[in-house]
Amino acid sequence: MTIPDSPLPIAGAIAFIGGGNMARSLIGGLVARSRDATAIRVAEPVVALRDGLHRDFGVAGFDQAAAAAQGAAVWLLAVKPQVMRAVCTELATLAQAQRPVVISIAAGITVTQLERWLGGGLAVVRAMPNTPALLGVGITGLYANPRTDTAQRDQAAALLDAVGPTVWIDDEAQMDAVTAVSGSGPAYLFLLAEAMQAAGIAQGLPPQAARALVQQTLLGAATMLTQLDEPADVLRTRVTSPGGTTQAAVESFETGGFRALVDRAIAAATERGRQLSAAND
Ligand SMILES: NC(=O)C1=CN([C@@H]2O[C@H](COP(=O)(O)OP(=O)(O)OC[C@H]3O[C@@H](n4cnc5c(N)ncnc54)[C@H](O)[C@@H]3O)[C@@H](O)[C@H]2O)C=CC1
Ligand SMILES: O=C(O)[C@@H]1CCC=N1
Repeated sequence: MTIPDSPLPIAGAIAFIGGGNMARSLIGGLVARSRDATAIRVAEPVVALRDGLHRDFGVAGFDQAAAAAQGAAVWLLAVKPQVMRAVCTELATLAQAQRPVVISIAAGITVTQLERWLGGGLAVVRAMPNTPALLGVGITGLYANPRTDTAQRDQAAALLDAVGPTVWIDDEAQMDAVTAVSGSGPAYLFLLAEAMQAAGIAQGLPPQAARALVQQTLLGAATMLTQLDEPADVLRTRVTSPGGTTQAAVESFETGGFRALVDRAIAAATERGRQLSAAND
């Protein structure tokens, strides 16, 4: 897809702490949009990942979190929830001296925990993006602590807006549901793609044909969902001829408990977010 050139959406450097999968998607999306990697710094202890980010996107890599964070106006914490406390504690002295806007993308970890671990008195934004950010088609839920002023909220939103739309959430408890729906959501579609491909092959299709058919079908359906002003059930009905092939498949899904299964899966993901907060406090 074509993403318009524009400057990075904030003034000053952005320090990514953690250069794994999600950081790569965000950095890739930001650099593709702005064509400006000079303001992006990344702390990542794994050399291959750090070198890969430098090679692919031109961003500066550091092996220590504090080295990347030094002087950066915005810190984007992209480490696993299980190491977030240790990373914040390590950065607390610098955070108190520098007072950056802190954005965390970690599942479950609350703004109160982050602010406490960083020494208190900071603007902290909890963001939940997803990996399609790499192609500029992500979506991010955002929640800010009360210390975050309007300019800082705008700064955080502008940064994430660069890789897809953003949605402010008023009640932080709902961020676990955002995580379960859109943060983890791409994986559900990839699982569906895997299952559809395997089923197509089981029905005799060559693997390459099954792959192409599934890929374009998911793209086409997602494009209809986003570009036509019609709800999913109406679009589904239009595919479903009475007594036809789609009806046969949809009835199999319904009698197999598809909706209840999706409900249970998203409830499990939401609950896991809460557990990650409690377990890593
Ligand atoms: N992968 C996804 O689709 C999404 C992930 N997230 C959140 O993003 C965070 C990162 O997830 P992933 O990128 O999937 O994990 P990941 O494991 O790929 O990346 C985390 C990176 O942090 C690095 N790291 C560990 N300790 C560090 C330290 N002290 N300083 C700097 N870097 C350090 C690790 O080497 C690793 O490369 C998690 O908190 C996750 O909940 C949020 C939205 C979507
Ligand atoms: O699986 C996880 O915990 C992270 C958060 C959302 C997507 N990946």
